Amino acid sequence: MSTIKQLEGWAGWGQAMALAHQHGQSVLASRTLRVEQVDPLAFFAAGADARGGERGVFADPDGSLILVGVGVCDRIESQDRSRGRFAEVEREWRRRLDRLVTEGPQIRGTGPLLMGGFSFDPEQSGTEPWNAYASASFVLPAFLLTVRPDGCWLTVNRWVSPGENGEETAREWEREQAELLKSARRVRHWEWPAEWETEEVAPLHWKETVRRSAADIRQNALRKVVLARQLRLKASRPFVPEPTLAHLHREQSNSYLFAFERGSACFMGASPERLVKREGDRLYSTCIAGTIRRSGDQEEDRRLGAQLLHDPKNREEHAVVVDMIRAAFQQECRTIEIPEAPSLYTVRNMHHLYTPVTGHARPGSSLLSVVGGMHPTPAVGGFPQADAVAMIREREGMDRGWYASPVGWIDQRGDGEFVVAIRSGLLREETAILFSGCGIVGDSDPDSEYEETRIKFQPMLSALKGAGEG
Ligand SMILES: C=C(O[C@@H]1C=C(C(=O)O)C=C[C@H]1O)C(=O)O
Ligand SMILES: [Mg+2]
Repeated sequence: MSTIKQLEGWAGWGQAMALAHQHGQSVLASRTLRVEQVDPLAFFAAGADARGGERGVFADPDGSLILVGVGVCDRIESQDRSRGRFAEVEREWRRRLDRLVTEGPQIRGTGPLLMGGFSFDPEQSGTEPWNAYASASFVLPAFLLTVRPDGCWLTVNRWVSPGENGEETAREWEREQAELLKSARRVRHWEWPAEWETEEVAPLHWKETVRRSAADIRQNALRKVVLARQLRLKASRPFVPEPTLAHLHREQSNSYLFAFERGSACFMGASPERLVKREGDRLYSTCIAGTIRRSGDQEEDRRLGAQLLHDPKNREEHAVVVDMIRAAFQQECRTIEIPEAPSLYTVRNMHHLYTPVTGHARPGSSLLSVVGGMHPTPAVGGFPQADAVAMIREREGMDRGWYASPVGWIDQRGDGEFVVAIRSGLLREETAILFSGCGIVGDSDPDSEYEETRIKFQPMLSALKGAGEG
């Protein structure tokens, strides 16, 4: 099949249709236009009216980029139970891009791009309650809203087949686009679930598992393992993604915001942890591991931060992550930069230890292969990786699904960003399941680790409550 890359610069749907006809095959048409300021979460809400079911949200902590995808132009899914899933997504994406025609400005975060993610453990994925979340699942949205400090863009993606009645489809598409933008200006009110029952899943058993795993680490069975637990909420009314997301976005300002809807389920969260970002040949990662609570008292809060910076147990949790990410970057990069000691990364409910890692990618390295090579880092898995994953599988007694997995976006140039999906939960009608974990090392104390996971549930819990709003 011939590629039609040379046809970039196409103008208008009519011409895309002529091309499809001329080549006797469908072409992927992508058109980006600048639009007036639109509130991204209102656009997400508007998307439910016409094209709910597979919406996606990804926002940077610093407000430099917000992506909201609505509707499905195409999807790439894999049930592969190995590392092959990263390459499979990449291959399928390239295959589609071979048939791409674009119109509009070339601005980062606009144009045809995939939004989605992977499950934590491909050998476990797909069991209840994660049936709607494949081992790899990406959507090329029908409509993509891009909000940046310098403006707002709408990208419309669609496959155009030869012999289609061009004018008619084009008119329909324009109408749908206009309705979506109009509906995003409507003011909406949400019914929050007033109350719910909380089931804390097997806390005593979890603490016992932490104790046993720390003992194994002291015996040198491995260096670190991250153990997670769940909180299950059951309400009398459905949980609503829209206000929960808005709350997270407002309150968790130092975190990435993400949401991936699959049918009546929506997996979302606010994570401080970038896995890897690619921009041209630059790669960026962050090591975030090591945690302490915050205090309302400024002096005390500063003291806690300083205590964390010098705490040997937390420094060990952190060092394992830095060692692994440094090694991964040495594989992928010509040059790397990494500070000698961690600094503090402070989010609303806790302080973390933080080390940024940057580098220049070697030719031939790709964002998805880097993601595949790094996941799971010792921030969410452990070290050595295979031993830690086996221990998690054996001892955690749950399917993590997409919790702690790589989620994000990738564009036609191979630029994009993936974050680690922690501080997250799966909302499905009247049920919400929240996840939180922590790094276990030799001198981990079960009660303090338990308390640490309790704090890590707070961002999602208060967002679900909509604390502070009606
Ligand atoms: C696993 C999670 O967080 C990870 C564990 C941390 C820790 O144990 O100190 C800190 C940040 C993340 O690396 C989570 O929030 O669920
Ligand atoms: Mg910890």
